[in-house]
Amino acid sequence: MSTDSPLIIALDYPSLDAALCMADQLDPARCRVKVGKELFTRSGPDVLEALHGRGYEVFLDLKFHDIPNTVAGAVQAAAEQGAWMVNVHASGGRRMMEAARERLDRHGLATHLIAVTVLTSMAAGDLAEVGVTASPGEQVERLALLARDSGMAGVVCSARESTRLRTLCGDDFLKVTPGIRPSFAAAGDQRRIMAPRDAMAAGSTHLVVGRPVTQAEDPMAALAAIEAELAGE
Ligand SMILES: O=C(O)c1cc(=O)[nH]c(=O)n1[C@@H]1O[C@H](COP(=O)(O)O)[C@@H](O)[C@H]1O
Repeated sequence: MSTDSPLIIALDYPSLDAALCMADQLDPARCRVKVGKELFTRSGPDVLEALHGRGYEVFLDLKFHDIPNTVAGAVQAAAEQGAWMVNVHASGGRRMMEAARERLDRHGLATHLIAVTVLTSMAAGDLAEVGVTASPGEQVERLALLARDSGMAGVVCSARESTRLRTLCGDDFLKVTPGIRPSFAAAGDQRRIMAPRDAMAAGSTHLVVGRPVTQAEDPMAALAAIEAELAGE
């Protein structure tokens, strides 16, 4: 099933059962879902099959970062398992991203291939500690332009950078933004956050939301509350 909702719910769970329990409370007509490192490491590809069977489009968020040949193979494997979207780290460099792009094209695989710029949990001090003296905004711009030139369909970034990236890379370049916090939710470990409606106004094309929905007492009510915020209600 395909949806025109920008919402991607992060199924950050330690077991297949827990993830499917949440998926069964949500609706594939109203959101997509994201499978990340913890869940995939525990469940393997079974989780993709189970979610596809329930009608969900799945963003496989494994943030590949390795030598070009290894990443190309991993991206191909994700696409062949039917992932709607898959990501790599832009800091893996041009040749790594181009190898992944070329592999999908060669096999006629239509999965959206995007690149992570600067994680939304990182602020300027965190970047400085790993030797990046640019501000988060500058580093995101640099990596987004590199990602675009290397054939990526878009990037993962904070919504705070979406407006600038829309100007630099255009409307069609996907801006998938985690660190989304509706009015009712706590920031937690996220640093560069934004509310759903503000994020869309800023130019985000997709909003990744985890705990504000998955830790809610009534996840579907939380999803509906986010939809209402998006509609300006
Ligand atoms: O690639 C991601 O999805 C991602 C990138 C990033 O920079 N920041 C980030 O939070 N994420 C993911 O987005 C989700 C955010 O979850 P919540 O903070 O619970 O809403 C988690 O699954 C993170 O792994």
